[in-house]
Amino acid sequence: MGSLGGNSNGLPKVDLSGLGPKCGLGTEAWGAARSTVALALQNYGGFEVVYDRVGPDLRNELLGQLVPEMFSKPAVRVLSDERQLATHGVLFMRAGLPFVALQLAQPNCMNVVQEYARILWPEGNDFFSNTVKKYAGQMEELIQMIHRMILESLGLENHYDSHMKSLINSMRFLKYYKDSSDNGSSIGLSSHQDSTFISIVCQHNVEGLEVQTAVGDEWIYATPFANTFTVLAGEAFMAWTNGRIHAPIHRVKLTKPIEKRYTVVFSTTPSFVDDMINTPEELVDAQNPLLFKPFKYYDYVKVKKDFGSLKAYCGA
Ligand SMILES: O=C(O)CCC(=O)C(=O)O
Ligand SMILES: [Fe+2]
Repeated sequence: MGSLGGNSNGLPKVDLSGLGPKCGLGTEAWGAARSTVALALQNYGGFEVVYDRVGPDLRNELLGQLVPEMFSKPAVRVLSDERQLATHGVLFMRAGLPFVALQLAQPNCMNVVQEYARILWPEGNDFFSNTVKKYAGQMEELIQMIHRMILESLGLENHYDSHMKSLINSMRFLKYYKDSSDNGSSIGLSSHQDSTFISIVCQHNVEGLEVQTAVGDEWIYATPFANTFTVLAGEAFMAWTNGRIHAPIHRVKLTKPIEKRYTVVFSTTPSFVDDMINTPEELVDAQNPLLFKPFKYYDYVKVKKDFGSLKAYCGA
């Protein structure tokens, strides 16, 4: 447990396996891990986290078995119809990119996951529902710990409860495929910043994720180890922390002659009920003037492509 420090070839790495929302709070190990997390998010906007509470069996069941099976179901297209599943069934496809993604909001609610599963498997699929729920439960603990460490490092632990209540979790399933239509391009997903607060990527054996350094002169390879996940901060957290946290540009490159790559991304985003992002006044002063005017998250997400950056949309 605790900090493993920086890594000249990759993102900083931290082991949070022995810590949890109910264990380790306030200990020396917690403080050391918190410092690594805070520094990594400030300088890189991300880090590799060792979290062996999600063991190899769960990772394999989800990414080696269920996610490939999901994408093989013809009914996967039904999930793209927002009228059917207004809050989560979004299918993203980028013209010319070998990439498909499915979104599931609130994967911690069993009835939501079961309803989602029934679209793909009309008879239901308890293995899918239980596995997704189990993975989401572990990821929720991890992401809550990361949010707590960030708020503590900013001296805002008194905001923790209201902050967490203002968020929901979501899960994204992604499939990349290399075929003759890609014209030899190695880009799987083009350069972007996530809109979210935090995203936790599980690459599961097949590399490809690259994160740009803050000064933008180099790409860092996020190497997929069997027991690590890649944590990335998004624009919502960058705005909320008044720029203390960096939201890194990242992309996916499919350089190996692989046929398919599957990943799962677990994220925190504002709740659908109140999605206003407001920087706490404690983080604004003469030395740190407000960087982003308050904005409604889902309104921004809808027009993000037209603006190109959060700064262009609501920079103060
Ligand atoms: O598939 C990956 O490794 C990263 C996916 C990603 O960046 C995203 O979904 O926003
Ligand atoms: Fe991303």
